[in-house]
Parts: sequence; C-alpha cells; structure tokens
Amino acid sequence: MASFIVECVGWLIIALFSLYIFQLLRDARQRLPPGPWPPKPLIGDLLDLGEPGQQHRTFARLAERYGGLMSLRFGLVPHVIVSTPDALRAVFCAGEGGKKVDNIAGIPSLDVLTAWGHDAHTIFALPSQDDKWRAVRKFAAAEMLAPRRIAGAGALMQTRIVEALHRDLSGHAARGTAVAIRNVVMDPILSLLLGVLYSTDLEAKERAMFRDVIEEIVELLGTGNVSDMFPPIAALDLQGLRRRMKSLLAVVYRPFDEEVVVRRRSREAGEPRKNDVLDIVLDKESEWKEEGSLLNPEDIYGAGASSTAALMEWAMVDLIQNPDVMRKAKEELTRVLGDKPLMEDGDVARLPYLQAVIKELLRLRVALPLMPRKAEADIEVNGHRIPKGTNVLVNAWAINRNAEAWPEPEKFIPERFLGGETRSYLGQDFDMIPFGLGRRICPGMPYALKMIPLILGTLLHRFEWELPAEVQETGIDMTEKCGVVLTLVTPLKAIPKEI
Ligand code: HEM
Repeated sequence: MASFIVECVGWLIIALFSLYIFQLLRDARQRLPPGPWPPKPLIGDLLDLGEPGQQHRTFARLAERYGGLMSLRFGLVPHVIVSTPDALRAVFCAGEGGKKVDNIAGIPSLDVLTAWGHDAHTIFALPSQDDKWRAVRKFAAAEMLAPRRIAGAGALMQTRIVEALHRDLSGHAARGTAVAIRNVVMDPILSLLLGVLYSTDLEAKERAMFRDVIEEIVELLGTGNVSDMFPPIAALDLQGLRRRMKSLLAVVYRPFDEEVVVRRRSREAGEPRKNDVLDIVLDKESEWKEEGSLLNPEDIYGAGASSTAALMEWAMVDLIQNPDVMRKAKEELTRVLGDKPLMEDGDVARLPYLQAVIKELLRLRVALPLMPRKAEADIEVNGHRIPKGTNVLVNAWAINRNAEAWPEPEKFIPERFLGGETRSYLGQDFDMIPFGLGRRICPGMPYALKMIPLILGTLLHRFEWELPAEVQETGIDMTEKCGVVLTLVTPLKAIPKEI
C-alpha cells in the first residue's frame, strides 16, 4: 500500500512538473507581453501580488518594471494587465491598419457566478459575442436606461434620493450622530432602484439587509478565488465562495420573483399597468421564451448602487480633507440655490464647480479599479501577442492617475476641469476611463451622472460635516481595499450639522 502511495505521488510530481515545463514553452512561443520570468511552478506570479487588497497599486508598481502591457500568471491562468493610456490605446487600435476595435470585450469566467447557473443569464458573465449579452445590452439601452426612462425617473429621484437623504441626514444632525456615508447614500439608491424596477420599496430595516447582501455579493466577486486560479479543482469550491454566493443570490432574487407573481396576477385581473421595468420585462417574456429569465434587471441596477455609493464615500473623504474645495462647492450651492431647501435636477447645469468636483472624483477615485476583460481574438500589439481567450485586466486606477496625462495626478484638483478642459468620461483619449470604454462601457453611466450631482449636492447644500472626535485625533484611515469596487477598509463616518 505504502509503495502504491509513493508511486502515485511520484507520478503526480512528474505530471505537475511536465505541465509546468509545457506552460513555460507555450508562454515563450506565444510572445506574451513581458512579466516576471519564469513564473513559479503551479502558483505562477501569485507571490508578486503583495498585500491583499492592494492589487491596483501592486500592478502599477510592477508596470514600472515590465511596462504598460505586462503578463502575470495567477496560478494556472495567464493574465495581461494594461496599466497606461498608451498601452490601452495600442490594444484598442490593434485592428487592421491601426483601426480602432474592442477585441477585449469578453469577460473572465468567475466560479462564484456559476452558482444557480447565474453565469448563463447575468450581464457580468456573458461574453460580448453571446446573443444574450447583446440582447441584454440592447434592452438596457432601449428600455431600462433609455433617456426617456431616466427622465421619467426624475420625480422618483427627487423623492427617493434628495428628499429621503435630506430627511435621514436631518435626523442624524438633530441627534448629533455620525453616519456611515456609504450606507446613508446606498439606501436611497436602492429605494430608487426598487421604484424604477417594480414600483415598490422596502421597509428601512429590510432595505438595510438588502444593502448588506448586495455589498457582500460585490465583495465575493472581488475575492481572489482558488477555483479561478486552478480551474481543474474549481468543483471543490475550496473557499466555499460559490456556496455563499448561492445563498446571497437567493435573497436578492426573492423580491423579484415575488413581484413577478404579484404582477402576473394583477395583469390577469386587468389592473392598470405600472409601466415600470417589470411591466416591460413581462411584455417581452413570450418574445424571449424564457419565462423572463433572460434578463436579471436587478443585476443591472445592483451594479450601480455599490459603485455610486463607493464614489460618494470617496467624495466626502476628499472634500473633508480639502476644506478649500468643500468651501467653494458649498458657496456655489448657496449662491445658485439661494433659500431653496432642496436641490433639484434642473439646478445641476448652473453648478459648474460641483460638476468639476464630480469629474475630478471620477478621475481620481475610480469605483472599478481593475476592469476585467477577456481577449476575443488574437491581438498583435507592440510586437507582442495577446492570445484569444487570455484574461485582461485594465488598471483604470493607474490609467486615470497617469503622470503623463495628468499633472500632479495624485492630487484632488477639481480646477483642472474648469476653463476649457474638455476630456470626456467616454475614454476616447484612453486616459480617463471611470466608466470603462468600448463595447462593455458602463450602460448605467447616464443614470449615474444624473444621481451623483443630486446626492453630492444634498450632502453639501444644507449640511456642515465634522469627523467624530476619535477620527479627528487619528485622521481618516485611508487604507484602501481593492475588490470589484475600490473602498476604504474603515468606512467613513461623519457627523452632519444642519445649517
Ligand atoms: C459611479 C457610478 C458608476 C461607475 C463609476 C461605473 C463604472 C463601471 C465600469 C468601469 C464598468 C466596466 C466597463 C468596462 O468593462 O468597460 C461598468 C459596467 C457596468 N455598469 Fe457601471 N458604473 C457606475 C454606475 C452604474 C449604474 C448607476 C448602473 C445601472 C443603473 C451601472 C450598470 C453597469 C452594468 C450593468 C455594467 C456591466 C456592463 C457589461 O458588462 O456589459 N453602473 N460600470
């Protein structure tokens, strides 16, 4: 028996060693972009990733050594990391004769997303060449996030975001209690989401639970998973992440499933339409022939809740740490809004400084620091080759802080967007990509750009902000956590004082 085990272990070692040599030879032949060489057997370059939660910074540091386009192997899986505007431009202009083409519009497979077969439906797992992905994007653009729907949600934004947020903050101000900025912002966003989707809302307690579930889902999506690095053992789900995702997804989809049942009944009873997203999804149901399962509308809005709330937390961090900017933004609000108690959408166009603050936030504090993509064709770039099927991470955090594109890139200077700076959010110049670029560009951008000024204006217009005494002593803990979304390890808490 003992000799049998020794023999098996021997064969296993020989098999793994052969696999390693095979990989080295294959990598050498493939002309991959430069990177640490040779990668370690089995683990690849995992040891180079440094401190957990700091990958955006680690990749930027490694890029100084290996270049804007570099190869890293996480376990058995090769990745190409794009870290500079030049490298991004080169990847996107690698079509025939330098033609612009998005050949990295695929998406890496994540084992957690296979829970409940979710990967077959969710926009976050479908490759761009899949008909379903195209259908979901088309539906999102034409119906869910179409300008007329966003305009139609104006009244809901006013009540569920501006009024609700103001009420909540006033309550805290009256009690003198500190608020966790991310939570206090995310709750009204979720309330808006539920209104737009189903014309419903949840009780505050239930909504807070829903929020925590969404945050945990986002956290799971950004957790390094052995199953993704070693696909042959993915079925074992060694960290239990897929199992956890399964239970979280069940919670998130429950309200949707319940609403579908209720709405079907009300339609059968001939009750009037609500003309929300659910009505449209049900209209399309027979067309899709999938019992409404083609689309998970919650995914589309859920994605936006977390990223927008994270950005607003960074906004308050930067404003509290830059009192001059805070003062100018508040002065502008006072001047433009006068005695008006609450901000409205129509005010935004008259607030150029607030708009510059938002642009600078989007540059400096990318909500999604590492955009996951996958090569959908062989890409010849700068004498290297990114083979079809390779996972690509676009380090948007590093690109938005590129020193050649942005003077003093680490500083929060909204003034850089005043006086003629016309760079857009769309990534045409490849040096500012807060919403991504190309075919997978964030479909929720118009929605986000509508919500963000209203949220920020409400946070600033009628409130002064103070840090809790213990934070005043130590300063804000600026340790970042890089997951799908870039957040602070210690959530920002601050005390509002109503003016
Ligand atoms: C501050 C706000 C937001 C930021 C910074 C942001 C940023 C991003 C980024 C960088 C991507 C990846 C794009 C790429 O790969 O090129 C993305 C994808 C996505 N975003 Fe947003 N987003 C925000 C708000 C929203 C909102 C409000 C919604 C929905 C209402 C939304 C829905 C989505 C969806 C569905 C995708 C996946 C698209 C796909 O894979 O085809 N986002 N977002």
